[in-house]
Amino acid sequence: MTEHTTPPVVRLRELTRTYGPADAPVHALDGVSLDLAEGTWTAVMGPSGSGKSTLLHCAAGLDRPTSGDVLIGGVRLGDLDETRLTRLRRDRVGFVFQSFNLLPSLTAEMNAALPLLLARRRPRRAEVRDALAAVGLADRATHRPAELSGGQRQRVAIARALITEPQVVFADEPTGALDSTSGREVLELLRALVDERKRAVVMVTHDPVAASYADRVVFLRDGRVAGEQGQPTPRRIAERMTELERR
Ligand SMILES: Nc1ncnc2c1ncn2[C@@H]1O[C@H](COP(=O)(O)OP(=O)(O)OP(=O)(O)O)[C@@H](O)[C@H]1O
Repeated sequence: MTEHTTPPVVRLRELTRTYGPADAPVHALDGVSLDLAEGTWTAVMGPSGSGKSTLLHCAAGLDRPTSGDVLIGGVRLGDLDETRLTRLRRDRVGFVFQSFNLLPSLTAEMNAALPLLLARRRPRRAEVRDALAAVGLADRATHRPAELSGGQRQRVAIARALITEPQVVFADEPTGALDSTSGREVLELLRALVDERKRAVVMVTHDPVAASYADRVVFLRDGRVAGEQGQPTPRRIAERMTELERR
């Protein structure tokens, strides 16, 4: 019997990212290889300065690695000029940030539609309303961010990340600014996105409870992969983090 495996949505091959002068380099990433498949959620954890943000930024095409390859949907980002890279990010990648990054003067539906406007696509009203309904905010379409709770703002940000139907969503501490109830709602939304819509999610977090919603946790230390856990639990994650921080 032939086994059908879909190619990974994101492939990282021997990524390095070095900052600073040649005589005093900082190796933020030092040879990271990872495959991220559709319908899977990967949490990235590690001590402060271990390279998590650098990894996320390189994987999402927001920063260029010093060496190594990033492939998204089989396309090698290093082969793209800035215009093509911007287009690929716009069409295939969604972003969710700790600080929501909504535009305060725009309503929830305008914020959610923004990636389509930037792509010079006229958003259909039904498409935007569906995106807001999918995050439980159908009745908040005309509210501005100041009129929404933190959890609701983050859900608008998730609707915005999904409006272009990206293959992969990169989330940087998506629950970092939320109370635990709103945080749980956001995590449950991301879980549904992975299970029901088969998106790939990559999430940087410091929170073992948030990471336990993922299918696996990849640990970084000093810019290298320092192991991973499948079917993670908050307790096992916290134990591993304590080990990594102790050394
Ligand atoms: N623009 C930069 N210039 C110089 N050094 C940098 C730059 N960005 C990151 N670094 C260094 O690279 C290393 C990795 O940083 P990174 O922000 O990826 O870590 P992190 O794991 O996300 O940390 P934290 O958990 O504290 O956010 C750190 O030593 C950091 O000081």
